[in-house]
Amino acid sequence: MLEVKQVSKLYENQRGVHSIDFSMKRGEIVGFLGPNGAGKTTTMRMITGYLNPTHGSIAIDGLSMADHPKKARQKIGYLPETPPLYPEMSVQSYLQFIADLRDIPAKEQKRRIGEVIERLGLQGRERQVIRGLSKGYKQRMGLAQAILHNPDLLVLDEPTSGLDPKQIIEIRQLIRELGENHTVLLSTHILPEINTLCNRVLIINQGRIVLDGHPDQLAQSMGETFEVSLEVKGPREAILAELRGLPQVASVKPLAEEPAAAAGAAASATAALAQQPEQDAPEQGVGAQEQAEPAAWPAETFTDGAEPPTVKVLVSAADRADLREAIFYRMAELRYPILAMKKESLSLEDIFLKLTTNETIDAGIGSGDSSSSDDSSHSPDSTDTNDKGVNPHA
Ligand SMILES: Nc1ncnc2c1ncn2[C@@H]1O[C@H](COP(=O)(O)OP(=O)(O)OP(=O)(O)O)[C@@H](O)[C@H]1O
Repeated sequence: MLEVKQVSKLYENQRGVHSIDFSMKRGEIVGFLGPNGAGKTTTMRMITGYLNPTHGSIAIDGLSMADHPKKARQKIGYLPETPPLYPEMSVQSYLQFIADLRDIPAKEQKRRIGEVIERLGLQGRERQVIRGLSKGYKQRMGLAQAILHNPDLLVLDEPTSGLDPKQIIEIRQLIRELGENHTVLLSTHILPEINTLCNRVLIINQGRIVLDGHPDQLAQSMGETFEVSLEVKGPREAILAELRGLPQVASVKPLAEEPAAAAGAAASATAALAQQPEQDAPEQGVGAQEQAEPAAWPAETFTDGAEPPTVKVLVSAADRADLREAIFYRMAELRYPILAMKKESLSLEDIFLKLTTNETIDAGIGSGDSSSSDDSSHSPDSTDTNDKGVNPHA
């Protein structure tokens, strides 16, 4: 659908982007992330034919932007950061003007404008002057002009920037719907937007693509360990010792101090267990190896009505093993109810900061998982992908 090959842009003395190389398949919604000045707008303006690359080539559906700019641009809809609107025009007359500009045949214009007005929820506002529209509706107009000629590829530069939370939700929903029959390249500063909208993310920093992959795969690939955060009801020390005793557990870190009431409940629980001759109370502070089998610990143990304490911990695995089933079965066996269990991974924000603040990526990507230890495979120009389908250097 889109091929960007070794594209560079030099502005007078300064480099806008350097040897950008990526492609997009039909149907993908790709998030384009980067700090200020990284080169997102420059790249998008070159893809949409508004700026010529200094080096390299861009093709849309096999049509070279340099050789067939008009035909190639017909396949693209572009929403720049500031929508290109004429404030004195009405919604209807502006869309009519864009239809003429885009060479939409006269007999199709009425139907197409009607479809777009409906699609973007602009019904009833056809005669309204654009100046009087809210920012969210102006953004809808920006999207309307971008899709009026039914392009294959939509390029959206910060489409939710400056909108209020309700408008953001509405515009995201529209983008999601547009993604059902368009290929979308979307730049944003809002990281959760990538997770909710995109099936792939490209991160650009200082004019170079530094990461390319699925948002979830990025997090997995860059995670150094497998971690599980856990909330369990039961006696704190016994739970910690049990978790430490599980195979492949590297460490167990308490996440929060228990509140005083809960600590009181823990003492009460221990006392209650001590009064049960047929069951051994769990020993406090004993290492996993010497730990006696803790007693089953039914909720009715808390005869004084006190709530059992909730123990919050972060359990890290050796060898990135998935610990969740082992934790579940052991806690169930001991009848310590698990209130919450979540696999932790690096957030997109963590990854973004790692990559754009020049920290070294020291795990997963391009190192441990790579079949080659040759330094050349780690060069910025490498197109290697690791086993997660993530290309760390693009
Ligand atoms: N017309 C221009 N003339 C000279 N330098 C420019 C021009 N446009 C962009 N640049 C430079 O090119 C680099 C990339 O800028 P670009 O606007 O593409 O980044 P961006 O990722 O879109 O940033 P932002 O998120 O702030 O919009 C920056 O160093 C910028 O200063």
